[in-house]
Order: sequence, then C-alpha cells, then structure tokens
Amino acid sequence: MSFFTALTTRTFSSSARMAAAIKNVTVIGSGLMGAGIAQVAAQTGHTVTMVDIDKAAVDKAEKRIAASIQRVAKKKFSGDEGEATKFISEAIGRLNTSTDAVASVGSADLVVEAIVENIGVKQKLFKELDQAAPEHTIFASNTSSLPIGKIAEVTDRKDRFGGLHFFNPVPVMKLLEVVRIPETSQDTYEAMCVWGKNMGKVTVECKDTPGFIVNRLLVPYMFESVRMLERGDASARDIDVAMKLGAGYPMGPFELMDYVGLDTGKFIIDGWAKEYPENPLYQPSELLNKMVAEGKLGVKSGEGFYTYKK
Ligand SMILES: CC(=O)CC(=O)SCCNC(=O)CCNC(=O)[C@H](O)C(C)(C)COP(=O)(O)OP(=O)(O)OC[C@H]1O[C@@H](n2cnc3c(N)ncnc32)[C@H](O)[C@@H]1OP(=O)(O)O
Ligand SMILES: NC(=O)C1=CN([C@@H]2O[C@H](COP(=O)(O)OP(=O)(O)OC[C@H]3O[C@@H](n4cnc5c(N)ncnc54)[C@H](O)[C@@H]3O)[C@@H](O)[C@H]2O)C=CC1
Repeated sequence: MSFFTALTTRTFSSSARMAAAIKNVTVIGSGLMGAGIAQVAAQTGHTVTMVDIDKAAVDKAEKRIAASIQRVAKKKFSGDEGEATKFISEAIGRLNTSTDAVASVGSADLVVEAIVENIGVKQKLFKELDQAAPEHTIFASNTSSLPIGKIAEVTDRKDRFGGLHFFNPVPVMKLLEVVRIPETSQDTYEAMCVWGKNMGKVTVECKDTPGFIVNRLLVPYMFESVRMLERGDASARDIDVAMKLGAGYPMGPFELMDYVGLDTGKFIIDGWAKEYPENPLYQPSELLNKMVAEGKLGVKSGEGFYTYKK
C-alpha cells in the first residue's frame, strides 16, 4: 500500500466510523428547511426527532413531509407500488416530533438547527442544548447568512461545531455546503461530509464567510432584481421570464424570493447591511420591507410578488 493510499484509507475509515455513528439526528425548527432536512434524514435511514416551539408548525411540517415523500417515492420506485409504500412507511416510522428541544437531544449524534435567522435566538438555543446533549454530539447550523463562529461561541464544543447549509427544496436540491470554523476538528468536518453523502447530497467545503458560496452570489442577485423593479426598469414577471429564458435559471428571482420566503430574505440583508454598511450590494429594500410588514412572505403566506393557493 502506498503512503497516499494508506493515508486516504485511514482518513476515510476514521470519518466513516464517525459518520456511521451518526444514527440519531435531531432537527430543530420544522419550517421550510427543518421539515425537508428531517424528511431526507428519515428517508436515508436515520432516526430523527423534528422539533419546533410551535406545535402548529410541527403539524404543518408533517403534512408537507407526507406530500413530499409521496413525490420522492413515486420517482424512486416508479411502477412498484409495494416498494413505494414500504419506503414511505419505514421513513415516517423513523420520524418523531417534539416541541421541547432540550429534551430531544439526549441521544442525538447530530443536531441540525434550522430555526429563525436571528443570532440571539440561535445562540440562546445552542447554549441550552450544549448543557443537555452528550459529549460526542456534533452541532450544526443551517443558517443562510450568520457567521457559524458567532453561533458556536456560546458553546463549549467549538471543535464539534460546523455549518450544514441545505437548499430549498431539500428533498430535491443536491448541494450541501459544509462550513468549518477554525476550531472545527478534522474528524467533525469529515463526519459532516460523510453524513452529507449518506443523505444523498454533494458536499462542498466552505469557509465561514458571509453567505458561504451560493448565497454570497444569489442574495445580491435577488436584491439587485428588487432594485430593478423599484426603479421601474421592468416588471417582476418580465424579469423572471428574462432570467429563466435568457440565463437558464429554473426560477426567476421573484419566484425564487417567494419560494425562499421574503422574511428570510429580509433577515439576511438586514444582518449584512448592519455588519457591512459600506457595501452597496447589501442594502435593504423599502419594497421588500413593506411587503414583509404586510405579512406578504411569499409561498408560505399565500402572497409575495405573486399569489398562491393556500
Ligand atoms: C436561502 C438559502 O439559504 C439557500 C437556498 O435554498 S436558495 C434557493 C435554492 N433553490 C433554488 O434555486 C430552486 C430553484 N428551482 C428549482 O430548482 C425548481 O423550480 C424546483 C425543483 C423547485 C421545482 O421544479 P419544477 O420542474 O419547476 O417543478 P416540478 O415539476 O414540480 O418538480 C420537479 C421535480 O422535483 C420534484 N419535487 C419538487 N418539489 C419537491 C418537493 N418539495 N419534495 C419532493 N419532490 C419535489 C418533483 O416531484 C419533480 O420530480 P420529477 O421531475 O421526477 O417529476
Ligand atoms: N428558506 C430557505 O430557502 C432557506 C433557509 N435557510 C435557513 O434555515 C433556517 C430556517 O429557515 P426556514 O425554514 O425558511 O424558516 P421558517 O420560518 O420556515 O421556519 C423556522 C421555524 O423555526 C421555529 N423556531 C423559531 N425559534 C425556535 C426555537 N427557539 N426553537 C425551536 N423552533 C423555533 C419557528 O416556529 C418556525 O417553524 C434559517 O436560518 C434560514 O436562514 C437555509 C437555506 C434555505
């Protein structure tokens, strides 16, 4: 065995061992993202506890998962109804729910947080979880825009902390950004990568920089579209048609903002505007602020730039 083979074999077996140890996953937040992450984890053989402070959000997530998993099973086992039904019932059987985060991490190997994009709320949660979770548990945040290092600083397990940034809709989007902070240990980083692959995702390594890779490019693009609309240069529909047919995007920027959630878009840009006031790409939009204040959050509220059936 060459030195290189020995090294990669050793590295792989060490990370594989750690990832194999990731059997129990607790997902905190059962909104758009948390529900998707919990679903895919259950589909790929993990025992999952999906938690939300809001019982109504848990109930809504269960309905969304039931509908989504049907679509996944139909595609995966086309023509074999028996296998599709077995796949669905086994996955649903691995999925538990709770409204108590602290009580849900006692046997977790991995905690993935997908709650509201607010640093104070995320820090408060992780501080409590740090006391309750076993020593070996890896903590990860699905934040779109907040520094992982700042979330992790309230815990005593920065070596077992990283970012696991999924994309919406989680059951469909293949990418997983794996974010490491300087303190993230090599074992933790590798375990997160192997777990991501076990979830069926393609992983990319990201530094803890604003928006990591995708959102650093996507968020300024979305806000530049809103500025174009605010200036009256073109309508939302025409900008969407242009970007789909002229640039090959599956959704135009306004469809995408409605899909992501205008509140999430606002949380991201407000945070960056505060942190980097000199950057013209990170300026909030009056139009978006007004829409969020009116409760127009996109698909999830039934209205955003477009209207949707509830
Ligand atoms: C803000 C952040 O931090 C980061 C982010 O997430 S940014 C947002 C990233 N996401 C994107 O950019 C999404 C862009 N949009 C798309 O890729 C596509 O429009 C889409 C996948 C959402 C929908 O695709 P579409 O072709 O318009 O619709 P549709 O035909 O309904 O779906 C395509 C396939 O995905 C499946 N699908 C779509 N949504 C699904 C869901 N929620 N669950 C399971 N399967 C789903 C469908 O079953 C369908 O499968 P087949 O092709 O086998 O029939
Ligand atoms: N919407 C998107 O397209 C993407 C969002 N993200 C990130 O994922 C996270 C979640 O976003 P969404 O799912 O879109 O939000 P969402 O608004 O759909 O869901 C958030 C959920 O968190 C719950 N929650 C809030 N505080 C909580 C707490 N202390 N404990 C337990 N649950 C709590 C809420 O009740 C809500 O159900 C955010 O950090 C966001 O930036 C990441 C990738 C894509």
